[in-house]
Amino acid sequence: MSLEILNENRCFGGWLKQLSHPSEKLNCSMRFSIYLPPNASEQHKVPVVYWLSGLTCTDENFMQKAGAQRIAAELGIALVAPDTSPRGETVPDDPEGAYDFGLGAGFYLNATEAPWNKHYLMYDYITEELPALVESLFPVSELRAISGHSMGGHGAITIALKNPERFKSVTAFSPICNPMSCPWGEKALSGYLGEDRAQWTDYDSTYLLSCCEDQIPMLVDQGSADQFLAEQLKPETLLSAAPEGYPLDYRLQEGYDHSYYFIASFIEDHLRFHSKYLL
Ligand SMILES: N[C@@H](CCC(=O)N[C@@H](CSC=O)C(=O)NCC(=O)O)C(=O)O
Repeated sequence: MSLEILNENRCFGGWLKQLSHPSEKLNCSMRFSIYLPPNASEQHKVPVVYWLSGLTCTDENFMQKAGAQRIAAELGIALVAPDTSPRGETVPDDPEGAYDFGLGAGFYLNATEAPWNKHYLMYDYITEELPALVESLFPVSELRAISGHSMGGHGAITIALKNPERFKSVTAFSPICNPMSCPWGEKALSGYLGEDRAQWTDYDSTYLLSCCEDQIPMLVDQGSADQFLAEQLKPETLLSAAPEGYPLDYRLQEGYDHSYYFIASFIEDHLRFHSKYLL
């Protein structure tokens, strides 16, 4: 296992690169994609938005479907998209091969239950190992923001709320807001963390927001025609948990569904939102 550049493409004057690297935290080889805007150089390190994708995704979905590079190039912001779980022959998967647990469904937490706890430490990977690697390899500064979709929206909000010193702002599309009380979340949290629900609160955006001490600027977009809205996403729980005066801008977007067409429609707003706190 060694660091390898898998792909490099010129894009809006900057560069889109896909890399694989050995991950100490995850105990396997991992891939991530990075977009570097045209103004990134050793003399000018640029701020960065980390993007966390949803169930079934890899590092590629966002870079190929969201159409974020043009505005990132204009703003001078790097984009980093990691994979959604550890990968490889030795990494355990859902026993039935379901899409909502195991490979492609790491839920951005640190698993405590065997056999998951050998590889599924995505929280540590996203908060520590990946930023350190990115900042050592590329002209990217320590000014970071975080964003994500669905399972990745859950990841972005929980990580931001727990690490306000590491991330300046957070945005999410269709986040899983209360994983402690929805089918996707209950399956993932019981599988990775065990049946003691007290351990689950550490990865529940609604719970974390209800008792947070710091304020981190937050933008959430949700489509009204999202097929997962009522059963899995439950944005009303997040809204009711927000302390009085919390800087949360929630927008219900009429007629939009759960797809990347929705993300592509509003990603510019999200990057401009982050730019207010990064630039
Ligand atoms: N296969 C499943 C749902 C899979 C799905 O919709 N994945 C979303 C994220 S859902 C929450 O984390 C996604 O982003 N898919 C990749 C894409 O490029 O669209 C089903 O059919 O129900």
